[in-house]
This record gives sequence, structure tokens and C-alpha cells, in this order.
Amino acid sequence: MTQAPVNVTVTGAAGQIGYALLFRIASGQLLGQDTPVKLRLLEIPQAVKAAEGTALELEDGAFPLLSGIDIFDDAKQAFAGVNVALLVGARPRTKGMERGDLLEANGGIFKPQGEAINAGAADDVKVLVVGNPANTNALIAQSHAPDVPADRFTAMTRLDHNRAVAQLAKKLGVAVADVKKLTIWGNHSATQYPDIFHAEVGGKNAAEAVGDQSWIADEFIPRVAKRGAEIIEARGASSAASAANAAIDHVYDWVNGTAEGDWVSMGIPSDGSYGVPEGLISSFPVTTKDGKYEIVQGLDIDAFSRERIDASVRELSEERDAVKQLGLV
Ligand SMILES: NC(=O)C1=CN([C@@H]2O[C@H](COP(=O)(O)OP(=O)(O)OC[C@H]3O[C@@H](n4cnc5c(N)ncnc54)[C@H](O)[C@@H]3O)[C@@H](O)[C@H]2O)C=CC1
Ligand SMILES: O=C([O-])CC(=O)C(=O)O
Repeated sequence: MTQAPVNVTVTGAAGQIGYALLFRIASGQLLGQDTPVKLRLLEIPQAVKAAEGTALELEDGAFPLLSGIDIFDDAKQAFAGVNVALLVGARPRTKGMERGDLLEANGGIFKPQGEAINAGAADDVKVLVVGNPANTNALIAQSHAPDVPADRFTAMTRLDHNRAVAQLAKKLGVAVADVKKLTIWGNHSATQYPDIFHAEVGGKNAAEAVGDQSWIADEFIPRVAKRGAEIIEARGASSAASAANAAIDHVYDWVNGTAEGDWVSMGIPSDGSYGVPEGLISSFPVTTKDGKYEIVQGLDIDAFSRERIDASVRELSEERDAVKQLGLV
């Protein structure tokens, strides 16, 4: 071990994603094998006992990198001194719902959590919002944390990214590691746009390697965009282990950097790039280095892609208007 423990706060610790996530954080997969972690778990009072049960199991894991676990039902305490905040705790959708339908139920959770982050987080805090609708919940939290740099608030579209990589690799009969530079644009919703026109497979353009526009438009894009619903239909519950895995990937890459010649997708506050209105938390292709991310610039966006990016961004603007109406931003 080479450094002091990093404080990692996980909300919704007793939920299904929490259960899949916490053991991986404790084992060093979130930040790296040199970095000890202190877990700070936030739950609602009724679920604190279940979180305590998970903490007992974490103890039983005897993880060398886990230097402590504290459990809270108060956001201000849970986020005091936090370096990495994983905002998972929120209601999941069930069959027949869109993620945006959760806005009213879940939006209210993120205002006090933003305030608590503002009040007590460490200067280097990094925030990942997983709870749906993730992009707009991140916007809510960010808008209540004026003292924290806005770019520290991110939303998870890495699960969509990973799904798209896996579907493309399967189609082309290649390893997932051969797929590079894939992008999810827009919202973590059914309007998201998984873009393979700049992606590469074994060094070749992925869309050309597929060579079938109708597969891209009619099979690949809807399959990825609606994968969450497919999982709910099959499992009777929304994605959990794959979501936890994506949260690990998102933070690991943000902290440790992306590989040369590749990029990842993150929901981040727009700086106006690619015509996405400034301030909306939208998914972009990003590279990361030294704990900071940068939007990949200069990609050609053709009419097919433009239309899809615009549709998803329009939905984000509508969600922002809706939470303004609710007085949440
Ligand atoms: N961005 C993404 O790619 C994905 C997002 N999700 C979302 O993640 C969220 C969590 O999903 P699950 O773990 O499956 O749900 P779950 O229902 O199993 O767990 C949620 C937990 O959050 C807790 N909670 C509720 N309000 C809270 C608050 N104010 N503070 C702290 N904890 C609170 C609940 O007590 C519960 O233990 C859902 O909104 C789901 O839709 C799920 C999969 C992927
Ligand atoms: O679909 C859902 O409601 C859960 C989720 O966000 C996903 O699996 O992508």
C-alpha cells in the first residue's frame, strides 16, 4: 500500500447494485491495487440493518485494501470527506416503465445529496450518478453543489458503452478487446445513440467492417438502447451486476486514465461541444488522464448520427425543464 485510504461513499448500499458493487470496491477494483479504501455507506433508515448485514460480509472478506466501513442514514455525515461518491440509491424501474418515469420519485433524492456533497466533500471529490434517470439526477445534484467544480458530476452511460462493445464484437466474431473508440451519445435512456461510425475493430472502421446499415439502424442501435428493458423482462429485476461492473469501469478509467488509442463514454456536463447545449449532462466520447477527462474533438457527424444525437439531447432538455418545474434545479 502506498497511500492513505480514499473515502468512497456508496448510496443505496443495501440495494442490488450495492451488493454487487461493494465487494469489488473492497477488493481494489475501483481505484487500483495500490489504493486502500474506506467505505461510507448511506441508506434510508429502514434499510440500515440490511446494510449492516452487508458490512458484516465485507468484514468476512478480509480484504487487505479495506481499511474501514461506516454506515449512515444521514447524507451530510455520509459525504463528509468523500473523495469518490457513487450515487446509486434510487428506485429502479419495473416492466413497462421508461427511466424518465422515475424522475418524480427519484429526483428529490439528489437535491439533499448535492447539498451534502457541497457541504463536506473533499476538494478532489469525483461523483458518479447511477440512480435513474442518471443524467438528470446528476444535473440536480450538481445544481445544489455550487462550490464543487461542475465537471466533477458525471452520470453513468458506461453500461450502455459496454453493451454496445459486446454486441458489436459478437456480430463481427471478434474479441471485445478488439473494439475501440465506440461512443454513446446523449441520455441513458431509449433515445441514447450508440455510434460505431468512428469505432475501430482490429484497426479497421467498425461500420465498414459490419457493412450493413440496416443491421446498425434496425438491430444494433435499438438492441443496445433497450437492453435495460430486455434485462428487466428476462430477470424480473433491473440490471445489477453489469451496472456495478460499469460503475467500476467508469471510476477506474476516470482515476487511472484511458488506454492510448481508445476512448470511453461518460455522461458529463456539456461545454457546448458537438452542438449539445452547455450544461446538459450528456454522454460524450472522452479520454481521461491524471484524474481528468476531455471530450474527444473533431469527429465528423453525418446526418444519420446528427439526427440521433439531437433527439437524445432534446429529451435531456425536456428532462431539465421538467425538474425545473418541480423546483429541483
Ligand atoms: N445508469 C445505469 O446504467 C443504471 C442505473 N440503474 C439505477 O440504479 C438505481 C439503483 O438500482 P438497484 O440497486 O437495482 O435498486 P434497489 O431497489 O435494489 O436498491 C436501491 C437502494 O437505494 C436505497 N435508497 C433509496 N433512497 C435512498 C436515499 N435517499 N439515500 C440512500 N439510499 C437510498 C434503497 O433503500 C435501496 O436499498 C435505480 O434507480 C436503477 O434504475 C440501474 C442499472 C443501470
Ligand atoms: O433499464 C433500467 O431501468 C436499468 C438500467 O438503467 C439499465 O439496465 O440500463
